[in-house]
Amino acid sequence: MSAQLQITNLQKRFGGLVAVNGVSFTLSPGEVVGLLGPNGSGKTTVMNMISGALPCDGGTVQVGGTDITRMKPHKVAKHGVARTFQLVRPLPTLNVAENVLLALAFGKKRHWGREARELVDQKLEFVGLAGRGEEKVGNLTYIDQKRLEMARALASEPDLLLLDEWLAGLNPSELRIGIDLVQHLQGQGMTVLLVEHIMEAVRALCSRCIVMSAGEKIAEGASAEVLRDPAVIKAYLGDDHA
Ligand SMILES: Nc1ncnc2c1ncn2[C@@H]1O[C@H](COP(=O)(O)OP(=O)(O)OP(=O)(O)O)[C@@H](O)[C@H]1O
Repeated sequence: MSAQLQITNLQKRFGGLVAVNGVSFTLSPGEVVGLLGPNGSGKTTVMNMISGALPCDGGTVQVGGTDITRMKPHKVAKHGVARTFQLVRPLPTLNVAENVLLALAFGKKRHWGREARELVDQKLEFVGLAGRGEEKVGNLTYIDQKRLEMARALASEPDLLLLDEWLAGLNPSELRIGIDLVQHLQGQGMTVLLVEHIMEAVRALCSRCIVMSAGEKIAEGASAEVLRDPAVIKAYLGDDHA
């Protein structure tokens, strides 16, 4: 079976700064993999290049065997890639259901009328917002905004989900709910690339991790091993802790 995601030798420069330097990795279908690294190591830039939000300066991105390297975000979405953002960004003038409905339009298939509304209800139910479609997004609590962000990502019926610090800012009980939701997706066979700083979540969700530092991949492997790798500890905490 071909890889769900294969990135090869990705490069990105911002002026004189090399933000991503020759990063390569592969995700098999159904894997939940952590993309870790200290602040500014290039994780979001990698996510942005996969989703088409930023053009690559070099390298390739393949999804399910198709080269999507130079595609715009709406085309990338049609190839089954969805993402959540570090800062949740629902459209404030639309209600909860309308926000999800809009996201449906970016998916692989077109859905209309009743079918579309049923799909919206399905996604809202999955994330724990059943019956809340008519609410204003401005009235949602933080965890509910996160749920909506997830419902919007799932509305395009992706095969690959990019979660960029989706769990950040949740309190311990909300974090448990968030982890359960991702595990539920995992149970359905979703492939997930998870940028995350919360190690409890990484340990609970990721069988495998990739670690970046200063734009380069410095470690990759089983989560438990990677998280005790001295090079990884040094990248996060500095020389004294390695
Ligand atoms: N649009 C941009 N223009 C200029 N520099 C940028 C831009 N986006 C990111 N950078 C720089 O590229 C480097 C990598 O940033 P990136 O956001 O990818 O890191 P990150 O690992 O996701 O960090 P964090 O964990 O803080 O989100 C940083 O030095 C950042 O300041």
